[in-house]
Amino acid sequence: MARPERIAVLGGGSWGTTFAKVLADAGNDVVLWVRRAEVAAEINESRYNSGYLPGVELPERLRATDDAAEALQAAEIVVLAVPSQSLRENLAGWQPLLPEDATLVSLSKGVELSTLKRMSQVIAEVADVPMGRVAVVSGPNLAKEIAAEQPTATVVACPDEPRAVALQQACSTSYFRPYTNTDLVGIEIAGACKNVIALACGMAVGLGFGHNTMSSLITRGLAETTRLGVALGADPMSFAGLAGLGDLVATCMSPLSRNRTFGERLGRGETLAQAQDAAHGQVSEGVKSCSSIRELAARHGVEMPITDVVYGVCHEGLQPGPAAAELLGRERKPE
Ligand SMILES: NC(=O)C1=CN([C@@H]2O[C@H](COP(=O)(O)OP(=O)(O)OC[C@H]3O[C@@H](n4cnc5c(N)ncnc54)[C@H](O)[C@@H]3O)[C@@H](O)[C@H]2O)C=CC1
Ligand SMILES: O=C(CO)COP(=O)(O)O
Repeated sequence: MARPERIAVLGGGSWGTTFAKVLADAGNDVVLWVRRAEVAAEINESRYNSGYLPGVELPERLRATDDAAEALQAAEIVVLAVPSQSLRENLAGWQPLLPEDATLVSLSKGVELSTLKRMSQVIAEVADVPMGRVAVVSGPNLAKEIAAEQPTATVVACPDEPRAVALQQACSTSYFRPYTNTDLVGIEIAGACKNVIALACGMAVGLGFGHNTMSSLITRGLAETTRLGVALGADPMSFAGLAGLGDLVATCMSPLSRNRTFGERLGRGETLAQAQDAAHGQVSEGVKSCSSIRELAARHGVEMPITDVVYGVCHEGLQPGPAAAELLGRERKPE
């Protein structure tokens, strides 16, 4: 393998901790920043992050700290693993500590509410770096399965291809296979939109519907996601890949998905507040991103009927049953 990289992962939730494990298993020196000192101590002393990844032993090469300056010291790659809606605020605090020329990597799947920006745009703006220094990792990557070292593939996207290749090298393991791509727009729009479609699939499960319904939502969800991506300048082929169809299928079909689980609770008749309580602080990005994605679509004249009804259920009191009827009652059209 190539020379080990010094890597900071900022955010010790389920995906941040899991991706830090992948990077350490790939032979790098990884420092994971977590918000709470007791979580850092647990990781360093017992090798577990029991709050997010119970039962998963973390590698020796992974160290944790609650001191961002310590995590960022001499980092060649900086991985951002906090929820989308807090990324701007977190990154603004870390900005003075960012090492020059480090690749800044987003793991977050969402669109910012206040600006309708993708995470790479937020990062380039707040860190004041060219887009060529920003990368995104996205694919069918349910954290718990990867933490258990079940095989999966992913996409490492960066407009600067050599940087994408370096990051691909840094996160390749026997169970994690990254492919490079240069289409940041497509990879990020796919990742943000699949959470909204997973909410819809969860609602369908909660309503007692089966695989035909799920498959219809996945396929038409991919169609509306691709329409939005293409309107924003994405390569349509990205949506047929791992970060598009791949992640959509994994998230919509798996009971491990927080978005699908959240939707299922709504489908069973729980309120937004009840579903939020049951999530125990874990993020279901689609609940907020359905608003920003819907607005982005309206701004670009793109029709996103599934996103519209998910927004209706999450934020306007529409019930899942009538939401399904609304989708089925739309004007008939060619595929
Ligand atoms: N969990 C998964 O399987 C995957 C998650 N993602 C994405 O990765 C991102 C992070 O997700 P997870 O790690 O799963 O979330 P999580 O809910 O498990 O953890 C979020 C982490 O961010 C921290 N955090 C929460 N609010 C914060 C705030 N306001 N400021 C600073 N830190 C805050 C929490 O302490 C926690 O460490 C999300 O955008 C998610 O969509 C992407 C791929 C897989
Ligand atoms: O992005 C994910 C899988 O690729 C995780 O999905 P959830 O956030 O719905 O758990």
